[in-house]
Amino acid sequence: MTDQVNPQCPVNEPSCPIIDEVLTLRHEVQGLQKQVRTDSLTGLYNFRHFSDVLEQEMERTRRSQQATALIMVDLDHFKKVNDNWGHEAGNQALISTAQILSKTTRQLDTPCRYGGEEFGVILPSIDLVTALQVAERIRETIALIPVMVDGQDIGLTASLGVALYEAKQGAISAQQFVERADRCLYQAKEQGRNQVAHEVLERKPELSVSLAEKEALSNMFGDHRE
Ligand SMILES: Nc1nc2c(ncn2[C@@H]2O[C@H](COP(=O)(O)OP(=O)(O)OP(=O)(O)O)[C@@H](O)[C@H]2O)c(=O)[nH]1
Repeated sequence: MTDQVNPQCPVNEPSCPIIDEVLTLRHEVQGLQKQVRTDSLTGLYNFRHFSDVLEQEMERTRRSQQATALIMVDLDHFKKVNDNWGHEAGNQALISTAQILSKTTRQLDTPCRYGGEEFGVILPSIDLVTALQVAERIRETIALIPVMVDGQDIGLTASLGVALYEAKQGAISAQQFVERADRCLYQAKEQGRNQVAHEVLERKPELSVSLAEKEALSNMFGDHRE
């Protein structure tokens, strides 16, 4: 929200009902603007805000040459969490995940509730290795922080998919970028869940990385060329 100058009474009355009304309305509009962009359960930004920010950041990447990463996060076997522990426990798990996403990401990143039990984190000005480190930190923290119901930990885990958008990839749409991260997410699910998957570099030559980056990736996740 941009800083706004407070309106002044045109006839300089110390108490002006019109100005009071304007300020009250302004405050209400700000509240509604926030509400429209926020998920009421978790307090995170919602899909609407996610879509707008992703478009903006991709445009910034095209202009500034600084890459944008997208991490899609989906809670594992969430239907079972609801079925076994109850809908309220499921809600607690969603709130806990939202808090973890806020705490494990940078101030300039945008964590959002994408829908249901899926979250998206937009990371501006970042490289693939750093984005994967953030994703791994999120995965680890979700698996580590207990979500307690009736004195028992429900054992929450998540699968994550990471994609990187660079200017040299040309003008792809925000939806195509999300689909790329989502494909990685489904790969993480297929490979056994509670893990991070990223785009296989060898199958996507336009996602070229330096030797040093390849080495760092290999150290973090092993060799994915098989
Ligand atoms: N408690 C709660 N549950 C939700 C909410 N939104 C979506 N869900 C539930 O999330 C579950 C998602 O289940 P699925 O899409 O089958 O996926 P899953 O069980 O997580 O399985 P995998 O993704 O394959 O690991 C459904 O049972 C939804 O009802 C919510 O706001 N609160």
